[in-house]
Amino acid sequence: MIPLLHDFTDETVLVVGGGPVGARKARRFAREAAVVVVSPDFADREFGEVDLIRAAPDPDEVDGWLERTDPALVVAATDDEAVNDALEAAARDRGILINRADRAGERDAGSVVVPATVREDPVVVSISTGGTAPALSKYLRQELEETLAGAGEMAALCDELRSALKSQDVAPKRRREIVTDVVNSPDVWTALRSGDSNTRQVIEDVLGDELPPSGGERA
Ligand SMILES: C[C@@]1(CC(=O)O)C2=NC(=C\c3[nH]c(c(CCC(=O)O)c3CC(=O)O)Cc3[nH]c(c(CC(=O)O)c3CCC(=O)O)/C=C3\N/C(=C\2)[C@@H](CCC(=O)O)[C@]3(C)CC(=O)O)/[C@H]1CCC(=O)O
Ligand SMILES: NC(=O)c1ccc[n+]([C@@H]2O[C@H](COP(=O)([O-])OP(=O)(O)OC[C@H]3O[C@@H](n4cnc5c(N)ncnc54)[C@H](O)[C@@H]3O)[C@@H](O)[C@H]2O)c1
Repeated sequence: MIPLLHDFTDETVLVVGGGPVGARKARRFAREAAVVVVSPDFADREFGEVDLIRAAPDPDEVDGWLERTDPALVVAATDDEAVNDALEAAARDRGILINRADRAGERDAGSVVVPATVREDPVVVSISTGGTAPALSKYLRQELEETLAGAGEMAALCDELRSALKSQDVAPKRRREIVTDVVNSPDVWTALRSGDSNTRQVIEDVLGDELPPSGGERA
């Protein structure tokens, strides 16, 4: 399986099943999508800003929910295998992505896995164990949270630096060298992680007199 990124902005995600797993998936997608959770009961968990709908569709009723909510992704998170089977079949027929929380291993096209995710916006890292050990995915996610500290600020810094270098017509090869040096600089990481650094100041500290005067061309 190969990870891809999907933008759920302005999309709906339908989560069926309101247990702890449904709650976790709802929270995850609510950061970006409009989430509808359908379940006869809801666990005492945080679901995020979502629509909770009390209903327990039978297998022959699930297609109607897909038709009404028109989701980009369906999460089958009930403890009823027949309902999860029916959700998968209906999603496949409609060409909608399906995530089955009760299955690991090989998948048909359109059946997707939700990986553990570390966010340092705009940086995102996903972890999967091929379904063999979700608890390990969670453990590694927690470990990586520390490693990635400051990565979001580093991305913002590189973005600003690239724009500055481009606007001053620094040659592409030299731009690449400078940005690579910055990303590899322990001093820059330390400055970003200390939290009290100002991006402009970091760029100046790192580049010293490297940045050419405005409009200057460098080889
Ligand atoms: C990463 C994470 C993302 C998320 O869900 O948000 C996620 N599971 C998480 C936690 C977790 N899941 C389970 C435990 C108990 C300990 C254990 O069994 O290990 C814990 C730990 C806990 O709860 O503490 C049990 C479990 N999970 C699946 C089954 C079904 C099966 O195996 O058949 C069963 C057995 C149920 C049973 O026994 O009845 C299936 C899937 N779980 C996946 C993802 C996909 C594969 C990811 C991968 O490749 O690693 C996959 C295939 C489908 C999917 O859900 O997309 C999230 C961590 C979030 C975080 O970062 O905190
Ligand atoms: N992917 C994962 O990370 C993971 C982790 C643990 C368990 N699981 C699997 O996911 C399933 C859900 O886990 P859980 O701990 O939240 O289970 P749970 O039993 O606590 O919750 C299941 C929810 O589904 C609801 N439900 C039952 N029938 C329904 C229907 N017809 N329509 C809508 N909702 C219905 C129940 O009322 C309940 O709220 C489990 O059966 C297990 O197989 C997956």
